[in-house]
Amino acid sequence: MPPPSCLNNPLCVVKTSEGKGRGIFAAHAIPKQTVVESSPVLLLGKKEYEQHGRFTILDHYTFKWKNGSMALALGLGSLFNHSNSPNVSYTIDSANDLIHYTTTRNVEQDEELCIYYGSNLWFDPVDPAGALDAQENDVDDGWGGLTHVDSEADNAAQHTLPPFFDGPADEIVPEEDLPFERFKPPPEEETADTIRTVQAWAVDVPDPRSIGSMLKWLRHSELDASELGHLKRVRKQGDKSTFLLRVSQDPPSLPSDITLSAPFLVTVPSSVALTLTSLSLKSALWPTIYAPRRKGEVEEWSRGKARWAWDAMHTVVQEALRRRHAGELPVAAYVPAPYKAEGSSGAEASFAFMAHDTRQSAAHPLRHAVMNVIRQLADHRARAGDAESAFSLVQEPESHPPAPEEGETDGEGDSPRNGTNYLLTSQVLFATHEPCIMCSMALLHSRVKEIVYLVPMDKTGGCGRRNLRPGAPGG
Ligand SMILES: C[S@@+](CC[C@H](N)C(=O)[O-])C[C@H]1O[C@@H](n2cnc3c(N)ncnc32)[C@H](O)[C@@H]1O
Repeated sequence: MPPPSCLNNPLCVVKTSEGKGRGIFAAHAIPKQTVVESSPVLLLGKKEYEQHGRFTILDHYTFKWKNGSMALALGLGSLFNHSNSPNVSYTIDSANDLIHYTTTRNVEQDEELCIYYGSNLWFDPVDPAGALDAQENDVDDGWGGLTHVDSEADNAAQHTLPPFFDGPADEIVPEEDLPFERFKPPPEEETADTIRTVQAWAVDVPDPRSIGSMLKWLRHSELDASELGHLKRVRKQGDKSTFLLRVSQDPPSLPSDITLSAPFLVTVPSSVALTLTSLSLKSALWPTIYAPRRKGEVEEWSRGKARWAWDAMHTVVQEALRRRHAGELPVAAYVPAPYKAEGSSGAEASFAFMAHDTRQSAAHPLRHAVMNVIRQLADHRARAGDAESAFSLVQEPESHPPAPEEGETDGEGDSPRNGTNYLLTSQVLFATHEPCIMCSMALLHSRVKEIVYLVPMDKTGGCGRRNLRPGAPGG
């Protein structure tokens, strides 16, 4: 007798799955990205679950919910079996007490629909497809086995609502509650050869009595010296005072009522001094501000920013998983629109750049996701024509311009000014995998602000340390 289909769900059939008990099967061919089930949940409070629920059969069925609650999916949700290569992902809709189940690829009729439970299984899995994948994944592709992406992280991300989910967006999240383990490497010691510089206009003020008037004039002038904020405005050498004016192609106009010599170009450092060695080297060029970074010091993150990062990581993992089903390596990189605190002013920047690894389809060993996303940014900037407008468009993830060919420059040679035309200044890059050394160097040259990655690459990673706390959501 054919198994009865589920009257309330035309897409799914409940059948026995060899070695797994009951399972959910596709009643028809189902295209990818189809919501096959939305299950209402029955919530068990933390105490109720810890004191009773977990000692019962419910322990095999419940999902972690927010505030320590556990959720039992009603409808068909509790009958999805586990697979290491799932064809269904699920998202928790805590606002409506629902779990949505969505196909991640095209599914054939009669195929079992499986989700991924995580790596700590309480039973011996029957999962031939997963075993096959594992064999393939064991093949080292020469780049540290990037063929493997741990979809557990993605599912864990959906499974457990992070502690920063509820609460005011501007509240600072304690470091231990953040989804990521953060670190900043100590600043690299600079040498006279590695200091980055920029050309700026300066003018000598020969008469010490004019210094006050000159300072007053500068305060009210329209001179934009924002790129020189890390430098002292005046350099004194004996009796001579030299004023730093601005970075520009043409000399700025000066006050007519103060006796000044003609403005001239000086080479000045392009950033603050982080160490004492750097301070003495930079101050030899121009008096520079000393801003040592305290050991381990990192910017505090608000709930809003933590949510933003969580979403970005989820987006990049989804992209990688989608690409895996299309036959690519499941590796992706994403530069989202920068986090904007609620109520903060400033221009609305609405760009996002996503790229995936195209080494398989392009048969090209350098087409790593990070290189591809940097190239997208560079191409966009080239099209936009200037640095400011580079971050003004939402780039469709589907377009994948080629990564640079060997021998191509990273664009620095094209910089109109040393130190002022970088691709990723102030941007955060999210990647499924720790960028390799090649990609890390490209990111360094692009002046990325932060890199957040999910899978540390112990052998080939170029970022120096594991970035995520093992066991943390998304880690
Ligand atoms: C959430 S229930 C899934 C529905 C279950 N098969 C049933 O008939 O009630 C989880 C249980 O299904 C079984 N199961 C799920 N995936 C499995 C797999 N890949 N291999 C073996 N057993 C599995 C395990 O017994 C597990 O405790």
